[in-house]
Amino acid sequence: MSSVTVRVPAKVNVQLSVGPLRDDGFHDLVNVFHAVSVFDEVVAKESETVSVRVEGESADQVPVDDGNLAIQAARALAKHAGRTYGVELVIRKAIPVAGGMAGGSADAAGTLVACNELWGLGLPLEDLMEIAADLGSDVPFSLLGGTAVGTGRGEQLTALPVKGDFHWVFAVADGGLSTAKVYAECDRLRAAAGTPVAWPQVSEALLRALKDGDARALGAELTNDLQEPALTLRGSLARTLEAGREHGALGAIVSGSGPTCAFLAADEEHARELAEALKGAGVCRTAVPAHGPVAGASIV
Ligand SMILES: C[C@](O)(CO)[C@H](O)COP(=O)(O)OP(=O)(O)OC[C@H]1O[C@@H](n2ccc(N)nc2=O)[C@H](O)[C@@H]1O
Ligand SMILES: Nc1ncnc2c1ncn2[C@@H]1O[C@H](COP(=O)(O)OP(=O)(O)OP(=O)(O)O)[C@@H](O)[C@H]1O
Repeated sequence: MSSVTVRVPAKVNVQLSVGPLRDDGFHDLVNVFHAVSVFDEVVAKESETVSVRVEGESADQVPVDDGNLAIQAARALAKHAGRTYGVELVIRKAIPVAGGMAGGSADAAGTLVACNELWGLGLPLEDLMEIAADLGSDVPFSLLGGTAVGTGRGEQLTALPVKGDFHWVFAVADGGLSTAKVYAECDRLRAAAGTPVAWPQVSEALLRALKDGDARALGAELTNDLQEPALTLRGSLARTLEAGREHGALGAIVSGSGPTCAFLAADEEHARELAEALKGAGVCRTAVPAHGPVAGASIV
């Protein structure tokens, strides 16, 4: 095997309930992840050393040194295997950078799957999931895909049943938002309000909407505790969300820590129309239709 290509999806959080701040600096969550058909590709080729090259839109905003999550993933996998391996990684980015859609996490998950194959390690998914959790809270879900509820800091996953497909539009913003800063803003707003932080609970109505494939019910149930802090940091997103609602979105929400906004459409045609309307309204850099759920990191 001299080269392996892996395709990895972006995610949207259909419920993101942020619990209290923990001593380790993370928050306990109820995080309902949903993998959508916006994909990065990770190509892993035989090499003596570990390196990465990034291609595609906003590639210049992605580090190519040890700050790249894909490099960290390759090194963590080699360490787990107790060997010194090299790999030349090429990342073809389609997932917005620092967009709240787990782009870096996708590349890390893709690298774990690609190098496991390239190096002939044959590690089971459970081992890759453990390594993934150390790399970042979203990385295990990028491996698993589908729709799943994450607890702890989002890394403890249980797959959820979903009927059929949901159709989405993602409004991509100019520039990103730092995940850590959005969580910090959430803490600041909560401290200023002085209300106690409740222990998060998964929404039963949301689970039912997913299980029934009921887009209208899902649209009404979308919630994200990071939306308010993201809007505080990037006020223009309120206009983006409003434009989607005006054009008939069944639900409009900031994706994860933002600034990408996610809109649930009635069907595929509605998603195409909504994407065109959002582009025309000048409220985003671009708007991308997609569907979910889709599989996690997979060899192509
Ligand atoms: C916003 C989400 O994307 C929703 O899925 C995730 O919670 C963030 O996941 P991620 O980007 O993989 O985040 P990590 O790399 O693990 O952590 C980045 C930073 O986000 C904050 N963070 C993250 C996860 C969590 N449960 N609580 C947190 O407070 C911490 O400040 C942490 O230092
Ligand atoms: N492979 C990678 N792709 C994108 N960004 C990366 C990568 N590796 C490291 N980074 C760094 O991580 C930062 C966050 O990027 P990323 O695209 O993962 O954010 P995000 O999608 O908002 O994450 P999440 O939704 O998991 O919170 C970027 O600004 C970049 O500096």
